[in-house]
Amino acid sequence: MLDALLDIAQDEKSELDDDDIKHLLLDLFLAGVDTSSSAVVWAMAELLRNPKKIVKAQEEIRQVIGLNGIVHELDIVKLPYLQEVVKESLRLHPPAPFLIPRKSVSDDARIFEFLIPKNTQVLVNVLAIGRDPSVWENPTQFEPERFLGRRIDVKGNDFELIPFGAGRRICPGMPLAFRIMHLVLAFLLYGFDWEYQDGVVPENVDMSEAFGATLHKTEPLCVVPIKKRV
Ligand code: HEM
Repeated sequence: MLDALLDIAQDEKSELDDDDIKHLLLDLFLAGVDTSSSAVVWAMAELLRNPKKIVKAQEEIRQVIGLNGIVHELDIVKLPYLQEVVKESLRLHPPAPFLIPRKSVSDDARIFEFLIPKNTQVLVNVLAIGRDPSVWENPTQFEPERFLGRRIDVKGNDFELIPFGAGRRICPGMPLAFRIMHLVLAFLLYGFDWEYQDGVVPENVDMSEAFGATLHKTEPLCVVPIKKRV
């Protein structure tokens, strides 16, 4: 990315200067690091407190990759259960729970029975949408299997699941985030088995959320990696 921006800046006609590039990169770090890491932590936390599901995900990955392999980007399509895990985790724990604040600038707008006057700041509560019992069965349960055979995705086409937003200002980092989430999870699950520390058991893992622009666990997830036995 930096390479491409520097190339553009070198062109005499370019209006991009060093400060623009620094700000752009800072934007990418701010928007991309916290969100991606929180997404991976929540997915691991949910899998770890659902022992059957973590084993199912590990078996799928280990079967596809084989012994002593490395997970590649192209393997993601061969891991349907892992894809369901990612969707389900983003449904329950969207890293940006209110998207980014919007303002209705052009005119008053009406959405169903709601009137949104011109110049209103609008927050889209993605967290509530993902847990809405009129849309999702057992909304608070972590059930990746709910996506089995359903074409619903997180790419802004299905408004019941929009962790990256939708429309013109949808997250531009989505393709990268999608790869990061699947690859990091696949590596962690492929290479290691996981155990809780200090007698913690799945049933009493703290899953409370810290309020903020990005959704984090209140308590850090403390688990011990055990190297996979070949
Ligand atoms: C799991 C990871 C991520 C999630 C859940 C996420 C989610 C979001 C959401 C919800 C928005 C606001 C969209 C809207 O208001 O409709 C957004 C905006 C944005 N995201 Fe991401 N994001 C993630 C990763 C990334 C990464 C890896 C990058 C870049 C490297 C990135 C760059 C951005 C930028 C620059 C914006 C602002 C776009 C604009 O205002 O037009 N995001 N993201």
